[in-house]
Amino acid sequence: MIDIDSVHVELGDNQILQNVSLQVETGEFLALIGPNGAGKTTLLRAINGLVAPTSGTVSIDGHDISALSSKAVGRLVTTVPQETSLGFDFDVEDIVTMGRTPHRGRFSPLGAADRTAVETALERTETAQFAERPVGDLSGGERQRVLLARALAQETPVLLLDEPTASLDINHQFRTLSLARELADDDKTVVAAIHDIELAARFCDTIAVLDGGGIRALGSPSTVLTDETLEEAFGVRTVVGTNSATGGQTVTPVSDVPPNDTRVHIVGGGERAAGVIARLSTAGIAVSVGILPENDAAVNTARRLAEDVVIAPPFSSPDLDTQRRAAALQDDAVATVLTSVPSTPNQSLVGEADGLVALEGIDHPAATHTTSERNLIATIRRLSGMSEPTDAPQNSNWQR
Ligand SMILES: Nc1ncnc2c1ncn2[C@@H]1O[C@H](COP(=O)(O)OP(=O)(O)OP(=O)(O)O)[C@@H](O)[C@H]1O
Repeated sequence: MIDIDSVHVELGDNQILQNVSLQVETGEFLALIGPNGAGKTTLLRAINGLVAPTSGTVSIDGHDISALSSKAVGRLVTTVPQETSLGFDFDVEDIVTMGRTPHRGRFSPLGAADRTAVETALERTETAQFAERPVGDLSGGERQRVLLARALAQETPVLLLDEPTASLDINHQFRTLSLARELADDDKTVVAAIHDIELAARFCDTIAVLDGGGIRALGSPSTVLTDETLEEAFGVRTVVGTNSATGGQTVTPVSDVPPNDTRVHIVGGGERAAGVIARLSTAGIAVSVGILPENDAAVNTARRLAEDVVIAPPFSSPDLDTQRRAAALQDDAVATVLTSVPSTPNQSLVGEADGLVALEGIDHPAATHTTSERNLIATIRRLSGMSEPTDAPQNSNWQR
């Protein structure tokens, strides 16, 4: 267990960490997220005793880190650093064996426990295949895995990872964080500074958002990852959604280009409509949305990003006033994007778009479009990620 109590760190003349207090329980996986320069690496360095706090304490399993020898610290905590430059003359196995240093006497030969730890670490990180090769010959991502192997060989109760997935391909990003998760499940305490928020949220128990040297938010991914917290910490508007494959959070930065007078009205709901709203907003195009049932998956995205949204109670026909408001928005828009064919067309398709109708699958006769209309439809389709219509409309209600 890590106990960080009121830690302040000054480097040069700069206050880098300010009054950071945080406990990480045994078996917990904490992800540190935050903008560049927030102090994530400095906090990891304070935990492993490489940086001394100007005030406050860091304890691991009840031991004040500042009171321990570096060898004793090395038996409690290990770090996989961001920097992957290593002694290039050493073989991979030599590097991983260095992880055993805190457990060995200065001149004592490798014991059976040391060999087992090194072999296990090489296997778990899939680096056994490189064991005999000079580390200087490996790619950046392979070297990063060797550093993870060295840390595992150290067999400490606390594992710190600084950007462990930075130069890894998606397979090894996934494997590295799965391994970190497994280690936490085996009762290690794991803290990782990670820029990939979605990946962090998927594997960790807790997220701490660091910003300007202090903790802005701390808690489970679902409580911490909010549009407001992320915008305050990172200075960019984001939309937090749900990944339909993993059930985890998705975090999509969006443009803050001010809406101009090109407004597109979006009809239809669900993840698809949410995606179209996000894409068009990202491209700086103002959108309005409606009619959306209150329980629709696109409601949050629409409320956050749309200039206007018309929402109706679920499972009932919208009243006349609601229908008129949606019709007015649609009439004033330069185009309407239909993201799904409504089951009750008259309910959603009140009024006619005053201008163009960009449709997927159905469209009013293309022969009636001018060139500029066709160009606009093509641009909106491209920006919203909608494909070209494949079939001519059958009994479509959509007429100009
Ligand atoms: N030795 C040092 N002397 C002075 N300032 C330093 C020193 N080391 C780091 N800093 C400053 O401390 C701040 C926090 O740095 P740190 O590396 O902890 O941030 P970080 O959150 O890990 O950033 P990144 O996401 O870019 O890796 C930065 O502004 C950095 O310039």
